[in-house]
Amino acid sequence: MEAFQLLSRGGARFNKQRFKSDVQIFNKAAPPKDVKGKGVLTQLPPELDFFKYAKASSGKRKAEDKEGGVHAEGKHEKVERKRRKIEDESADSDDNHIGTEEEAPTMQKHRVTAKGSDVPKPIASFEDLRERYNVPPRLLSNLSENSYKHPTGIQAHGIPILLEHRDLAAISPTGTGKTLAYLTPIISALGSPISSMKNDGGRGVRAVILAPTRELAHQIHNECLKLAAGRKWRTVLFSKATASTLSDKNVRDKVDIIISTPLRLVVSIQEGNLELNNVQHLVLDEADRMLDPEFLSQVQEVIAACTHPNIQKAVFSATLPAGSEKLAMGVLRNPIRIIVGLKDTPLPLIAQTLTYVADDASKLPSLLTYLSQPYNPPLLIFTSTQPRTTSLAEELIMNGISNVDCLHAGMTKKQRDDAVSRMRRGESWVMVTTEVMARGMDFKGIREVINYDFPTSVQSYVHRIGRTGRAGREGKAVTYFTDEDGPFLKAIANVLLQSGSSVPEWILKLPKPSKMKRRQMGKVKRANTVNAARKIGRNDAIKKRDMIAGSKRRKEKELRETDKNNGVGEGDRSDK
Ligand SMILES: Nc1ncnc2c1ncn2[C@@H]1O[C@H](COP(=O)(O)OP(=O)(O)OP(=O)(O)O)[C@@H](O)[C@H]1O
Repeated sequence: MEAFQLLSRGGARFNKQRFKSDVQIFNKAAPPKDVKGKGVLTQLPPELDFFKYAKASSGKRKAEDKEGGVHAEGKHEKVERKRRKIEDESADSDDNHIGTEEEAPTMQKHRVTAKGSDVPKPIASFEDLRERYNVPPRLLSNLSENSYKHPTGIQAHGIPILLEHRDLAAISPTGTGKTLAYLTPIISALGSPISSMKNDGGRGVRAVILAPTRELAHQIHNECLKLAAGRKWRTVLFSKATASTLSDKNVRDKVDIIISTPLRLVVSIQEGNLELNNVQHLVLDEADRMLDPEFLSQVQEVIAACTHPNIQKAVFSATLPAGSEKLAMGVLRNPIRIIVGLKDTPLPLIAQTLTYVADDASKLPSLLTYLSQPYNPPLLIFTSTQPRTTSLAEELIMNGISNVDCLHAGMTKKQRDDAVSRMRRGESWVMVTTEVMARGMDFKGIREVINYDFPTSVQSYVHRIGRTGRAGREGKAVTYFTDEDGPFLKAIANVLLQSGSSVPEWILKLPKPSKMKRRQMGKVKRANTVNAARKIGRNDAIKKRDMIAGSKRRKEKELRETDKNNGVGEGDRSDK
């Protein structure tokens, strides 16, 4: 079988004329060479290797090296040079950059870069929190009861920073426990529920967490409830219903923590139904998304409403492109920036592949072929639009795939909640969705992500595939690309390379997309239905239905007119 047929899993056509030079590379007698990123964590001690960096970067890769499917020496060095360059950029030459000899080994163990003045030492265990910061025993036991035994990298570094009431920009790969990294210090710092305080703690909500989607806000709220168990904390997931309850000032003065999407909060602030002047902790989760143009003005309005002089602000994300970082740094006061791993780079736990599918019409047959073989449910499939999500889910069901579900922002709240619940209960094996599920959602068991439609940016790619390979588990991510996606392929291929996945040589030879071009990524015009043939059938069916309905209406009209002419009343008609 030809290499390109193999690559496209048999469901694709390939324009051999257009990619003549690439075809030649594949048709050589020797097997195609892969290029791999070099593992840089081989020195990580196993006891600290919570997220199995060392396994992915040394063991697995060494085995592959032995099999001989690896890089040419020159490429290898090039990748390493690129990686070092990115690390240098992360740890730039600012005077505040910490890297003292005393701290360096710990930093290296966790692959963490910290920048800022007087960076607190990381904790080695959650027990350290009791000794160093007098964190309430109840909170520590809640951590332990939920099987959070050892802090992850971002928790080890981030929690002390927040407990010392410093502003923080935290960048850590998907699924590495950022939620706990901000919830633990917030609950600790609040001390006691406001309802149990004699002076009401200054009155009014003291912590606000903003997230871009309702689903994510809901998930954060659930995590918060776990840590808050055993005390009468009032943590509110802000919604239309809760906003209405909180319009009573006596009720909202007794709230400790609000978790919300920005717009909901802004509406209540504007209506005079919510004050944030007592907020001392403000967290932007998925910060780069929160600071992008869609949310920026709402987030700025929330920040402006948080007028407490002693407010602590923190931003968290797995990705923080330069533009968002600049905005974030403008909002934070004397911040510390922590980067775990490499910026915009997934964990090596996720095995990533790029699959050529020629054109949009070839994707469905490719996917069906794939799903006809044994696969590992549950899997998550990303499309670019709501109609395509619905259409693909329908196609999969009609083709006999079991337990297919779909979720997008056009569905009602109840439909969305139900879909998330089915996923959590393990009832959905295949979930088709849009970008709405790309960020933050933590379904522990997701084994595989398929990018049916190409992602719209490197960040979108990193977050989408980050729904798998969470909390130390391994995952798999497959990205379909068509001829139209070709110009953007190199940008995604670089992410694969950076995180240690294989990339065929011919992709690496593609030109790097310009900045202008990158903005067009994933914005390819695609049909609303994923199966054009079905569309024809459906259009015919709709026409037929309309014709039948039309002729029925005409017949009824004729009947009414005859009755009228004959002087028959509506109730007298026997054929009614
Ligand atoms: N210390 C810990 N020990 C064990 N499991 C943990 C620990 N911290 C977090 N987890 C688990 O890791 C998973 C991922 O955590 P979380 O959702 O906070 O990741 P994240 O870094 O915010 O990811 P994303 O960038 O996708 O939002 C969750 O299932 C969580 O319960």
